[in-house]
Amino acid sequence: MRARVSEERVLPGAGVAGTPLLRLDGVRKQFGDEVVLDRVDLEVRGGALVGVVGGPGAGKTTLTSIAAGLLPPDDGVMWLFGEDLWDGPGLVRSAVALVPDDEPVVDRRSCHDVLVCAGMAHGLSRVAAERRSTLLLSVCELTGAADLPAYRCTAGQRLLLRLATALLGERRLLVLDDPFAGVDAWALGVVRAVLGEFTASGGGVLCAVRSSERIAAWCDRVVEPFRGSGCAFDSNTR
Ligand SMILES: Nc1ncnc2c1ncn2[C@@H]1O[C@H](COP(=O)(O)OP(=O)(O)OP(=O)(O)O)[C@@H](O)[C@H]1O
Repeated sequence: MRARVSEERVLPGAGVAGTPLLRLDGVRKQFGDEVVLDRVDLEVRGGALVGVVGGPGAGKTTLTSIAAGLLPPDDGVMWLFGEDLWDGPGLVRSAVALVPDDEPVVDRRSCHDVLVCAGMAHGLSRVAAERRSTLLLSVCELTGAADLPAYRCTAGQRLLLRLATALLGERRLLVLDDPFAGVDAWALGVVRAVLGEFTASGGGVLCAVRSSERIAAWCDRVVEPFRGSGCAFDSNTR
């Protein structure tokens, strides 16, 4: 039976629903002459799943990289858990994780070993990493694939492994970048269940997709911030 995402210390102190977790105020990002993000306002509160929709090249990876604290905006302010991320100590960064988009995997390690090594890289002891990995494999319904080499996983299993890796740390905000290419209905259902439990525990989710078709029903709000019209303060009314 699948473990619950809120079990044990997977989501310690995930937060209180309605608490602002992420807020972008007038964020701008430019590469050379290309303005990718222009005055983007966006908010994700605890308990909310916000979808961001943009076509190929619209700026989803740029936006999610900024939201995950991995790329500084050129202008505007990024608030993470109430802190101006790029004008403060930045310690809050560890409470947000990016689930990147899919890419070819050549890793011959098993799913279990990928997770354990990532856990140890996060500073967990071997024993703690083993324990956490076993729990997360169950949460993400990958227990049956624990010994499967990562390169032999389906797109859906790879996404679930990336999600499990993101949950190794003590997260309050998950940011997903265009994660659903090639993902089967079963894996999509598991992702939905895991994210649902994460938000029910007070965590927040920002999910960027090319089309809202697959996730519209899950989201508290779906926004398109890439055409200058983007104002995305979520009402958190679910
Ligand atoms: N580091 C960079 N240097 C120069 N240009 C960049 C850089 N990162 C992104 N871009 C450009 O910014 C634009 C938006 O790219 P981005 O990857 O954010 O879009 P995307 O919506 O994620 O695209 P896709 O759906 O194809 O993955 C593209 O024109 C891209 O070439």
